[in-house]
Amino acid sequence: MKTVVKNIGLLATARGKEARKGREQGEIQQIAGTYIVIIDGRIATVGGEHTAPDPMICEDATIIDAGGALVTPGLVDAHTHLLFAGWRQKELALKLQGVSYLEILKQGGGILHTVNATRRATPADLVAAGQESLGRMLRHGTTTCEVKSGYGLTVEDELKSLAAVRELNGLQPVDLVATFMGAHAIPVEYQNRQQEYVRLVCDEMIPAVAEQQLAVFCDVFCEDHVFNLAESGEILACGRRYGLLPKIHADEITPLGGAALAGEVRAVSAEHLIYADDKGLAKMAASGTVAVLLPGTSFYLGEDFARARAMVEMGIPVAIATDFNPGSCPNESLQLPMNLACLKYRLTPAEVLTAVTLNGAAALCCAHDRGTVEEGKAGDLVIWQAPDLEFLFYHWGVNLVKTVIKGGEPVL
Ligand SMILES: N=CN[C@@H](CCC(=O)O)C(=O)O
Ligand SMILES: [Zn+2]
Repeated sequence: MKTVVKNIGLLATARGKEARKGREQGEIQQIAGTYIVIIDGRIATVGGEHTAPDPMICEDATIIDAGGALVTPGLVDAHTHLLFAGWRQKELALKLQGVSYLEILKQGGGILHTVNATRRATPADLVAAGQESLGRMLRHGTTTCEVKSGYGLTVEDELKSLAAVRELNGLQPVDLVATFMGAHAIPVEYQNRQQEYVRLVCDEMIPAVAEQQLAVFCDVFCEDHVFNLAESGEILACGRRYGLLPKIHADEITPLGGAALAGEVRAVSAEHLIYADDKGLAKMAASGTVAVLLPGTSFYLGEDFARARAMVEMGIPVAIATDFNPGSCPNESLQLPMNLACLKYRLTPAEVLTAVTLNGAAALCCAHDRGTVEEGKAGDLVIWQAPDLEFLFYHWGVNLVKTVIKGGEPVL
């Protein structure tokens, strides 16, 4: 199958097969007036400046006219908790009264509310809910996304959730990468028996997830009143022994030293990092760990914003993701986090583009395959209602996606 996207006003893309860091994070390619040929789902040709495709190439092809608009790679959302039942709109009132996120969790609400509903949900319920969210993501330009488990917290319910992710992957266009996150909270039945829960995660959940090949990564919520540094390290080491690569929710609310741990265990990525200190960040820079920053969560929880500029200067590859989940960031669109990354983190539009494409893909270990518009990569594109890259960061709060192309096929 052949697709030709012609009449592209401006193509903006990072380049390469690995995460871009430091100055290189902001070095993107911009080609004015070009076209792209996609054959069997892969990018076959990227035209030069002010060129049109040869009429011969267009024979037998599906032609998509970009109408002079901006085209970028499809967005890669490297951090979501999209598989759940149990929205938490009832907690809005508590939030407005000033009750904190961790306080709500300590009272048995928060993540634990969603755990109750997810345990009661059937696999079909979870798939249907996931499909709705993924439809919203696709309409906002996301073509690949990570999905964490972590609202089951029993062997059976974690496996049920990850099996639903596998099913969802075949049911709709967005490519899904699964992360096992049994260490997302201490379930009520294990309160005051935290070590026993860690044993359940390590001795039963991780081996079962690995055996059924249900996840690529293992993540842990390293936080006060959740999993401490030693427990987080133990869980990540166990995951690695079973072939699950480490990710870590680090220094989000409390500066516990999660960033340093990420560097020590050579985590693929560390997430949030709002209170990460320089020592921890230096360890991440040395280990090549991607910082997955979640400005939508800072915005929604009224937290500080992570020190993204400092991270770029320190040579840490920065990715930006939604953190879509029913509690701390109920929003599927990457466009608001992109705006926040520019306006609050002070990253340039080019740095943010790299963060939501190539570096997002690197956080999912698939930068060799997607995240840029280059020959051989996946034919995943977004055509925007925008004439140039700056426009995406200037005209905010509305959906600027015109068309999404997934594996060469227009899916929107
Ligand atoms: N911080 C922990 N986990 C999620 C929130 C999940 C929830 O509140 O349901 C996060 O990344 O923000
Ligand atoms: Zn998260």
